[in-house]
Amino acid sequence: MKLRDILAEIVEKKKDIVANAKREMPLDEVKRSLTCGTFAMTHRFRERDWNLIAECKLQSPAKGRLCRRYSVTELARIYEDNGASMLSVHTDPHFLGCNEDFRKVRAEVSLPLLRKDFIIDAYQIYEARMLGADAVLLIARILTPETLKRFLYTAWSLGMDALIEVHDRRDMEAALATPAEFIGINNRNLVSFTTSIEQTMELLPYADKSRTLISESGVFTGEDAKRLRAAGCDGILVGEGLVRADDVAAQTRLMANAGEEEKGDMA
Ligand SMILES: O=P(O)(O)OC[C@@H](O)[C@@H](O)c1c[nH]c2ccccc12
Repeated sequence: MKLRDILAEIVEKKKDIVANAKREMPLDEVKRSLTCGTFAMTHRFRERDWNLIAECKLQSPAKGRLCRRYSVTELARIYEDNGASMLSVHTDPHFLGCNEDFRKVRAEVSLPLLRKDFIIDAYQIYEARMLGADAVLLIARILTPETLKRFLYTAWSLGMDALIEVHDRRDMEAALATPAEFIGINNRNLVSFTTSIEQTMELLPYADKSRTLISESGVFTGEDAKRLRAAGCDGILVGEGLVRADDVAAQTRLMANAGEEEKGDMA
């Protein structure tokens, strides 16, 4: 299969997954089970001026299995113990994610959790809250501008934050047309699946600096993290760069503290 078909295939399969989920547990039932969130992501980002969102990612569609050493809950524990601000947990099967793992991570750590999935239906936002998510990812590329805004309000109505993911200027304009607080610049081209942090550098001038800006994907070294921080990002979302490190704990500390020494020296 061509890489460029992966995104289309994932979204296609997602429609079936959502239809099944609705059959198993209709939306009204999901709604009745919910408690409201507390905007934990917003609170966390107010406490710190640099934030690592560490991703529990076992597999990627482009590269296959990334991590055999740890389970998602083991990764979550290492991330929490080593300074991550919050966690991103995949629930899509292409990344070996599932709802059950999300619940397990929820039970394991007290950090805010982002549900990482391809959200195409409001049902998935309610479901995210039912699983204990504090935030959802909304990918601008797969939603119309109107739907993007509507889903953002749905997340907010449940006390959850939303990270709006953009990859190019058109996506950025759609994100900026909403009142979203969190905008994530995905360095991964979702069609070719290649990554370059230059994507963040190129798009940052078009972003609104009063929003919280996060660089996502393809961050591998402490130097990458420092560069992104110096360029004006408020945080990074890292999966592969953590799970494939020889020492995941040390790599988490490095990314979570990127550039701290320099700041200390200047003071
Ligand atoms: O493993 P990486 O390159 O550090 O990337 C993490 C995260 O950004 C990536 O998993 C991601 C970002 N947005 C997505 C949308 C769908 C699937 C995956 C993603």
